[in-house]
Amino acid sequence: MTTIPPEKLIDGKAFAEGLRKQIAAEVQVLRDQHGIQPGLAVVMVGEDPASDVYVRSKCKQTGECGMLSVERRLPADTSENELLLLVEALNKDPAIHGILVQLPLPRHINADRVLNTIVPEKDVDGFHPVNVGLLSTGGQALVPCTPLGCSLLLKDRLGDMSGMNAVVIGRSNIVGKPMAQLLLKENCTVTLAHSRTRDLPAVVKAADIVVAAVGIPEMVKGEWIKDGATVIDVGINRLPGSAEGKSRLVGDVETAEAAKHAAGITPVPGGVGPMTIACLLRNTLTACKRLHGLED
Ligand SMILES: NC(=O)C1=CN([C@@H]2O[C@H](COP(=O)(O)OP(=O)(O)OC[C@H]3O[C@@H](n4cnc5c(N)ncnc54)[C@H](OP(=O)(O)O)[C@@H]3O)[C@@H](O)[C@H]2O)C=CC1
Ligand SMILES: Nc1nc(=O)c2c([nH]1)NC[C@@H]1CN(c3ccc(C(=O)N[C@@H](CCC(=O)O)C(=O)O)cc3)C=[N+]21
Repeated sequence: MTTIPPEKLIDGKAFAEGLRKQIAAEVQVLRDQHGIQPGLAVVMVGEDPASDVYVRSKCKQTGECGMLSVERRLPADTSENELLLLVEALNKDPAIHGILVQLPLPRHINADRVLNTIVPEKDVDGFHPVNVGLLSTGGQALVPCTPLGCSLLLKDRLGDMSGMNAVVIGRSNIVGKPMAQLLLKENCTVTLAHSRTRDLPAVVKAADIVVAAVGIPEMVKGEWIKDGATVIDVGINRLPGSAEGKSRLVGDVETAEAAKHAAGITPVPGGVGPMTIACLLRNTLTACKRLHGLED
């Protein structure tokens, strides 16, 4: 664990626990009043130890919230066509309201084709072009879980974000771009930085809100952070550990140094990661309600 003074800690783990309790209560109501149980299917192709941890904790938490959890593990040599057939079957399955295909997929499979085959109504990752479009035009989208989790933490900490300068580092479809959309929705002035950005330290120094989603361990230096800024560290980087071989997780931000300047900062682990899973459950509940024509 890194050293963040308690008043500066943005505790994603605790926030996610609260969120899961709310979700479990709503799931109970759905069951009691409508006889409906939300169902989430997680599809994983091939073996990947890092994904494995994540998939297992998703399935466990889905069950704990009272939802149906279906795990489909396919061998690494599964053809694209077989995977597409599975997705189509899940699209039609009335017990399933959310479908998540774990990324990355093996190289012989076209990930876009697979993601675009999931019906938008069950796309709890929010990666389908219809949901991407709805998010950017202000419609009723399913929002990608990681940016949604970051946005909930920011709103809880900062309240009204109107007029704040927000910098998102990283422009991936799964984190950076949707994060920028959500901050724009909150009336921030948004800068989307990436590997071609000139003078990143100066860009970060101007920011009231910094969201780092790069995938390079501790690349955002503490001294880049403006005094009083709020820092959300999305990075999950597994470093080879000590002699015993235990690996260590670090984010994209130099946490302890950044905490000297920031007013609030998320740790890794225990920050954005748990929020991602809680938001996946929330999206599954949302998808279930919408598919049954119930209010959100
Ligand atoms: N906590 C969670 O729940 C999740 C965590 N993650 C973690 O978040 C991190 C980012 O993930 P993801 O978005 O998928 O990553 P990608 O690899 O898809 O994207 C990384 C982005 O960082 C940019 N980048 C790379 N090098 C630099 C640099 N030197 N300066 C500025 N920008 C740079 C890239 O720019 P360019 O586009 O120009 O190449 C790219 O836009 C990873 O550590 C990942 O493990 C991801 C998903 C969920
Ligand atoms: N279709 C798809 N959707 C995703 O959302 C998706 C994906 N594929 N592929 C992989 C990335 C990564 N990701 C994480 C989620 C939670 C934690 C998490 O809970 N992390 C814990 C630590 C877990 C540990 O100890 O390894 C924490 O930060 O505290 C991490 C990473 C979702 N992703």
